[in-house]
Amino acid sequence: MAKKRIGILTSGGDCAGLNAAIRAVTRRAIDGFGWEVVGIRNGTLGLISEPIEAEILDKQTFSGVLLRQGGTFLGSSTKGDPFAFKMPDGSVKDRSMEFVEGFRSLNLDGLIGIGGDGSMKILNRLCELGDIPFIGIPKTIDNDVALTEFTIGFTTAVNVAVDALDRLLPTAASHHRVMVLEVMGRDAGHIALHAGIAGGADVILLPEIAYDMDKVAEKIRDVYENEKRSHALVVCSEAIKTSQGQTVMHANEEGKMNYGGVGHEIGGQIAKMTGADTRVTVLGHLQRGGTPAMRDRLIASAFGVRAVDLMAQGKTNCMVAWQHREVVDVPLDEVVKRYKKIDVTGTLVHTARGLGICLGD
Ligand SMILES: Nc1ncnc2c1ncn2[C@@H]1O[C@H](COP(=O)(O)OP(=O)(O)O)[C@@H](O)[C@H]1O
Ligand SMILES: O=P(O)(O)OC[C@H]1O[C@](O)(COP(=O)(O)O)[C@@H](O)[C@@H]1O
Ligand SMILES: [Mg+2]
Repeated sequence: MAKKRIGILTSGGDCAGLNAAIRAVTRRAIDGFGWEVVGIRNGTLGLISEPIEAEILDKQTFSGVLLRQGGTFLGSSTKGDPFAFKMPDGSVKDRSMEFVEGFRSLNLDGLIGIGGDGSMKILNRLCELGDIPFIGIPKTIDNDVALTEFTIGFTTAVNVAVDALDRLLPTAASHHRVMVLEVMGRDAGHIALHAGIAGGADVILLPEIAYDMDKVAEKIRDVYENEKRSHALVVCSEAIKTSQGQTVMHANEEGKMNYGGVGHEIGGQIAKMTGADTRVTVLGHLQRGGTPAMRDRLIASAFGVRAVDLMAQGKTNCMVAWQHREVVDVPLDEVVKRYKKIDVTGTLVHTARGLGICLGD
């Protein structure tokens, strides 16, 4: 096989396990095929920067602690979509061809992109535009990428949320309080559902299931009055709507809207309707950090090796995915058409109901 030179970048929100995936790609490319690997800095931004921000990666790069470290040492970005790049003067410019030219100027034969749903859409378009051989690796704490059971970073984020519930329980019990924990997840409730079940929540509110505040209050009263347990745990996803039917969002520095803060509304309602002493914790970016959990390191490693193998086979426009305890590849066009929400008829929703957890309906 001809010696190749491939690029790798991380795009979108960071999460734990990205470094493990970059390491796996680098090791497989070097040891398996004798290729050269170029790490591109700060997602798509690295290729449109002047000068281009990229560096050769070798096994020496990973001789230290990177496998065990959260975040991405290459840097990432959720800003500067090359198709609609916000210029310093406020104008919006299509810089997609600069991305393609940047790729070509590095003499690369292919690109491996580690990203979530948004990144896959952008990278798919960019690579089609430049006829760039592309393999995607799914990452995001939200686990909302279609056609894969798990994304890199999800398990670590759920562990953080479960740990938060473990810490909230004794203080809730000591003060006879209701503790509301708001978790991330964008438009999907995967973190909330997994953490709520594993962390013994009494109520879990998900964007996929419309809730009725009367049902939530009834559950809290039942816990206090019938179960004779004068404390309760409530988990809510950041994307659930308030009782007025709106999501709670705030603009970031680029003017893009992010979720955050609906837990305060839920906590206020619970306090008002039940009279229970209630406190609210918004877990936030703690869910994105920390040492990657075993499963995130494992799937990151399996994804990285398979992504290089696919490139060696001449495959393109596909994403590696985890299905039935195996790594498979799926067409990128199919991935970007869908969004993976919770299956409300699935095992975990059934499990939550079976445990007597109130889902608000
Ligand atoms: N390559 C990129 N350049 C600029 N912005 C991006 C890029 N990839 C994703 N984003 C933006 O980052 C945010 C991340 O959310 P999302 O769309 O879910 O992406 P991801 O899941 O890849 O992190 C979105 O606002 C998206 O438009
Ligand atoms: O870091 P930011 O820009 O505040 O974004 C927060 C959002 O990013 C996430 O943490 C991760 O989302 P992505 O993986 O899609 O980037 C969401 O759960 C959350 O809504
Ligand atoms: Mg996403």
